[in-house]
Amino acid sequence: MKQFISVDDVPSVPRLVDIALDYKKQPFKDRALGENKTLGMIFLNPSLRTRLSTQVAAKNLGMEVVVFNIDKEGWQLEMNDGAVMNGNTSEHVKEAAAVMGQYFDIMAIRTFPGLKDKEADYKEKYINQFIKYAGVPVVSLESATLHPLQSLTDVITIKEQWQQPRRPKVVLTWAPHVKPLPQAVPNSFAQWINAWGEADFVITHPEGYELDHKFSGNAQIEYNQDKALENADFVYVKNWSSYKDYGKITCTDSSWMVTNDKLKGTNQAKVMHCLPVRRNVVIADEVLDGPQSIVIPEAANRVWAAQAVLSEILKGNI
Ligand SMILES: CCC[C@H](NC(=O)CCC(=O)O)C(=O)O
Ligand SMILES: NC(=O)OP(=O)(O)O
Repeated sequence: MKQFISVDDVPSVPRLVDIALDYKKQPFKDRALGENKTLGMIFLNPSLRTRLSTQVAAKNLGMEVVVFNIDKEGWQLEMNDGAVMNGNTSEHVKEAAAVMGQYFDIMAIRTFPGLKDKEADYKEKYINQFIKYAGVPVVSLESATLHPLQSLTDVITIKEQWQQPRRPKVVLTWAPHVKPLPQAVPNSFAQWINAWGEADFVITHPEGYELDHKFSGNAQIEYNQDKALENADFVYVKNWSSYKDYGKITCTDSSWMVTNDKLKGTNQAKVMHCLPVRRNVVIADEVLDGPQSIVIPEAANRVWAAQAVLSEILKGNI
């Protein structure tokens, strides 16, 4: 694997899911694999789960880990090739990425979108500049448009939780938020559920919140949330800002918040969220504290997802 930024970098989703579930059963079976190898984790934005779970995963494989909050501890980066650097950027990504590629065997990076320039964000300029200049494999810790470690985790969680012979109904539902958030998590969830192909997939959101079709693919789109949630087996809750009216909040209807009443029409659906979650804005306390929420086991699976990806990169399998 030269990079892990999208489901397109993975030859087989079911195989990667099985590798992760094997690590969940035997976390230390490959602890010599990463001996004398170093993972560099570069953050341009905050993180709890991605930061900590990926460090644990690397440790399980015997890797050393270096974490660098480049937005606070590094030089202001210039991302544009050919720029005349006479402003407030001190270091070009050409040097920063190449130098870090000399220190690390694998680089992992988080680069949220600016949510101002749709074209620049959806060209994935930032992470692609690091891929271009690092000279080592690059793993996304959430980029402008995708969050593959989270989405692999979500497929792992649905697969391990679903014990029935029929295909589960999986519903991705928009929920309100107080500030504009990226489309990365829903884009990525949709991309991976479509690629996995083992669920009946519905996306529900207010009009104007349609995701880029290259990610939503053949999901059924339903603007009536109650209708979408009928007979759902898994409800994946996430806010995102409008893609159409880029980066904007065009719906403030708090009735989209997920409550026990909203879940009444489901098959006692398991409720998922990538976290962090705004309680009583996105999902009500009664749901998060109730028996249908699996957000903690979902977060626990982040370790096994990261471990599967890192081991496949170390083995040169992807
Ligand atoms: C894993 C999710 C990361 C990020 N979430 C947020 O930025 C939430 C921030 C907040 O609620 O203040 C997002 O929605 O992409
Ligand atoms: N779900 C997730 O990626 O969490 P963090 O932003 O805390 O890493």
